Amino acid sequence: MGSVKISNITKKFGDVTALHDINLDIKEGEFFALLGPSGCGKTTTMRCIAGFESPTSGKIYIGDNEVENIPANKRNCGMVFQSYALFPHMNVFDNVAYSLNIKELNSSNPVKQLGIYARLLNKRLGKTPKAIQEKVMKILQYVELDKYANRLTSELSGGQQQRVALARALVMEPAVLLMDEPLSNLDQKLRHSMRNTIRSIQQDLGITTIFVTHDQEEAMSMADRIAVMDKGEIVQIGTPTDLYSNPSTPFIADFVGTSNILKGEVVGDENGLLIVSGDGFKLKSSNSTAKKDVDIIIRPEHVMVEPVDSIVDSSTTNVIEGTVLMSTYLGSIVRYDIQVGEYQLIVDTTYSTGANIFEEGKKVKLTVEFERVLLI
Ligand SMILES: Nc1ncnc2c1ncn2[C@@H]1O[C@H](COP(=O)(O)OP(=O)(O)OP(=O)(O)O)[C@@H](O)[C@H]1O
Repeated sequence: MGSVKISNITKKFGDVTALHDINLDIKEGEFFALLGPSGCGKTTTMRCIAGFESPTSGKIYIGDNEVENIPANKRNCGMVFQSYALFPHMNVFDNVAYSLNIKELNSSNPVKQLGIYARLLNKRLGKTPKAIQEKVMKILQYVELDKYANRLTSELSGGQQQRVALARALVMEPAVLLMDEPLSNLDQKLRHSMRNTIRSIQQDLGITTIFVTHDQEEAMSMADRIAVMDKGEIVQIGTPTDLYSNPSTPFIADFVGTSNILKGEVVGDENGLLIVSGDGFKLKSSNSTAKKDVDIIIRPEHVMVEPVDSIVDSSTTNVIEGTVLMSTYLGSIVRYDIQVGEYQLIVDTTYSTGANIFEEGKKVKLTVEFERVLLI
């Protein structure tokens, strides 16, 4: 069973509370991301699951087992780190076979152990058993490195080294795969292709995976569910679309995707819509809230930009006026910075060839549908 349950974990390092009463319920086969800014406690959470740190209080379950008294090497967790932590003097095959050899060593008689020691020291006195050979080659095929089996890991590219690290973790058939910022050392292009590789291997094997990242795009594109952490606490857990469409706090709205966050006050209601007012704007929202002072969240792609003299039906959508500060052509979209009252709104509009781009200094009309105005 590869489910992971974290129940009221607190972890203190002296005066620093790295984790404060964390609860997580990760299902078997799930790809779960821990997302948050530097220092929020992602790695500490991971290290507590792996058994490299002991929580100050609380319990962790892997499957049905409470793991407090189970050492790291018996928790059946595979680990992949940002620094690949490979043995540079060993070839790809031996790096991947290493843990299998260690496991065999621990369960063998003294005579056999000599041969295994030789294998671990990379001296070919003992022959690698067929079962280990097959297993290693199968996993190397899986990560498309079988042709590199005899190559030293120091002679591989970053992406290839990370695939060796992944193969080394997977060859042990762990119940849970723990990955801590595994793509951070790769360049942008490779990072994108490794996201797909990792996700498709995870789907294929159905292995429960916990993935630490500070990169929201990485988490959004790979994970089934994401826990967003801040200052040692979990702020929100949800699917990527949940977090994007219904952020529970301005921090999440800002951290997951791009947001315009405006301060406003609920000043009334009309036909089931709340009216919120702020510096230089008045908006209607179909959201409900019991609060008077609210944060208003508007995603850049939910705003339309129209010429200032265009006729817009304000009974179906919000209309506000602004001035273009900057337009940036990004291929399929144009991103505008638009001054509205004291705020500079970011607006993304889809661009088709030949379309008009509003120039800097131009007055424009912005429209936002009532249901696109989120109140938190
Ligand atoms: N061994 C330690 N001793 C003292 N403080 C620690 C220790 N390990 C972590 N911390 C502190 O605990 C907090 C959480 O650290 P952690 O490494 O879990 O954050 P993180 O979210 O993984 O950050 P990053 O993305 O920068 O790796 C930080 O304030 C950190 O300084």
